[in-house]
Amino acid sequence: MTPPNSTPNSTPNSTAIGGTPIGAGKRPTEFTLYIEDLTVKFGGFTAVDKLNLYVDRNELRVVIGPNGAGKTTLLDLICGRTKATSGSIRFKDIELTGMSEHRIVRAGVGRKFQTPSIYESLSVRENLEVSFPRGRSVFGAIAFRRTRDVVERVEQVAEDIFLSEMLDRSAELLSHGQKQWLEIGMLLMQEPELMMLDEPVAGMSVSEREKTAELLNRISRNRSVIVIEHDMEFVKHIAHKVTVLHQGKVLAEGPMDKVQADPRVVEVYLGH
Ligand SMILES: Nc1ncnc2c1ncn2[C@@H]1O[C@H](COP(=O)(O)OP(=O)(O)OP(=O)(O)O)[C@@H](O)[C@H]1O
Repeated sequence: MTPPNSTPNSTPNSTAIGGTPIGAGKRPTEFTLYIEDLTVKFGGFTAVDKLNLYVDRNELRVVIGPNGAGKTTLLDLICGRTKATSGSIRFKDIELTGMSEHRIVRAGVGRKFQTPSIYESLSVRENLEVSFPRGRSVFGAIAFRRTRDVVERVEQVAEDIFLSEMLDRSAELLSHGQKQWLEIGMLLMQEPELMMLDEPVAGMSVSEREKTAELLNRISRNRSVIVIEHDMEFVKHIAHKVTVLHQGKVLAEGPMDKVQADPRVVEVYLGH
């Protein structure tokens, strides 16, 4: 475990293409997310292996890599779904390893899974309302009060996710892409400082992909975002930096054009 306030070292895991460690010279608190030596073993199999990852404030990082590289497991570790075998995950100044999923959400980490998990029988508006931090009381959504701040927030988020005209439509009537946006909106209601999305454009039309790129670019103006994605065209439109995972380790890291030109990345991923 790395002592607080130490600078990241230049282990192979933290080395960007060109040889410069991405986190070099910075302290943990200067990053939204500061991961060091993160390891998880499932029985005898190491799925994430002494991984270092440093995500800046307002950065949109895309994680790519072949099947089984450890991408989903990495997000599972950050959101507390899977417990680390060793290593550290610091979100701002909070150590996340050992915290429950619920507390990690409350600390400001939002996660969107591949399949949308919205309330199909509720309207778009109601889905957003129940996601407001005060939206659920011990009595459930029924006890919810539509106060002015909630109404304004719902309208703002609906505009962000292109659903302003559909606030009173039942969520089950939305297209697949609109359901994905609604789930992103439900996360936005909680104003997370770190948002993680697993393949957000899978199954979307070309125009929905373009709008999602616009949405993610907007979202990352005032929060950090981590996206797992296989669609390289889409990655080019959104990524500030790309991290390539392979066998649970960082194979390469940096701007998309450099990562794409790296022969090791072509060999294990892009060339296939
Ligand atoms: N709970 C678990 N128990 C045992 N092995 C697991 C568990 N979760 C993940 N793994 C294994 O860890 C490795 C990494 O899986 P992970 O789902 O993180 O890969 P990925 O990079 O997200 O792949 P994909 O692109 O196919 O989604 C795989 O070999 C997977 O079988």
